Amino acid sequence: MKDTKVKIKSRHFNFFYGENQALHDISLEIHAKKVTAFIGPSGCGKSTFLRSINRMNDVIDSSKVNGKLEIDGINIYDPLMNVVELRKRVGMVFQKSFPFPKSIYENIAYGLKLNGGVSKDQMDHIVEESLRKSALWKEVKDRLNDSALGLSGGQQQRLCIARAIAMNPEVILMDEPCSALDPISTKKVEEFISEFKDSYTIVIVTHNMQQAARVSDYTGFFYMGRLVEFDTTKKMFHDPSKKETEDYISGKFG
Ligand SMILES: Nc1ncnc2c1ncn2[C@@H]1O[C@H](COP(=O)(O)OP(=O)(O)OP(=O)(O)O)[C@@H](O)[C@H]1O
Repeated sequence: MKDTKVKIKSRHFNFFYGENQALHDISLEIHAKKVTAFIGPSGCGKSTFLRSINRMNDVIDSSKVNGKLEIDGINIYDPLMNVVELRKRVGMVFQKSFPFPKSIYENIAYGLKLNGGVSKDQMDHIVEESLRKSALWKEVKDRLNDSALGLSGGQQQRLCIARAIAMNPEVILMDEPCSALDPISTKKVEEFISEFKDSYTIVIVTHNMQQAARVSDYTGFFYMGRLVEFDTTKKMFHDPSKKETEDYISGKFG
């Protein structure tokens, strides 16, 4: 697994909310078309790091970064970086799904329409493909014009996955995507990850150790704003190098 291409690379990356430094000196490499999980106790900076990858934290006025965060060798914090383009390449699925108060179809077509240049036939095709990939097609194919808000929580989350993949992203960031879901909906999201991991670079934050072990190829353990250990998931769960990792994975704290 060591030979795969590096998609995302951070070097001495620091992140501040005002005076509060949430990330300290994060250096890691995320492999292309692999699944990387971030684990660690609450408040240790996992989501902050995840949101840094598509500059979602930019909206927070007092936030500040230094160090490097590169995608395909380009520093995404370069002042010349086009953040709108970046977010097309790096999609995101949140803990709580927020469909737009529009139809199921429109939820997926919305971003594509903003981009322009997509015919109705192409749009129909992309909507169907995205819903098939997120395993929602069979459930909604006869009611694409109904409001997305009428879907169950699990269906809404899969709709948000479909919305993200419709933009054909290279990277998908998932911030605790299953924490509000029942076991069956969780399984469907995990199946999406397993089935399509060859198509995307997926980075997932999860509090669920079993989930990290099941779905990811690599795992990073964060603690108090620092990356304690990063390795293959196999190594992290069976033979971690650091005592803190072992203690956390075995449930001794957190
Ligand atoms: N918008 C914000 N403004 C100020 N501080 C924030 C903000 N978001 C997070 N923080 C702080 O940054 C630190 C890291 O938070 P972060 O949400 O990244 O941790 P986390 O590991 O993802 O936690 P959890 O597992 O509970 O989601 C915490 O001290 C948190 O209070």
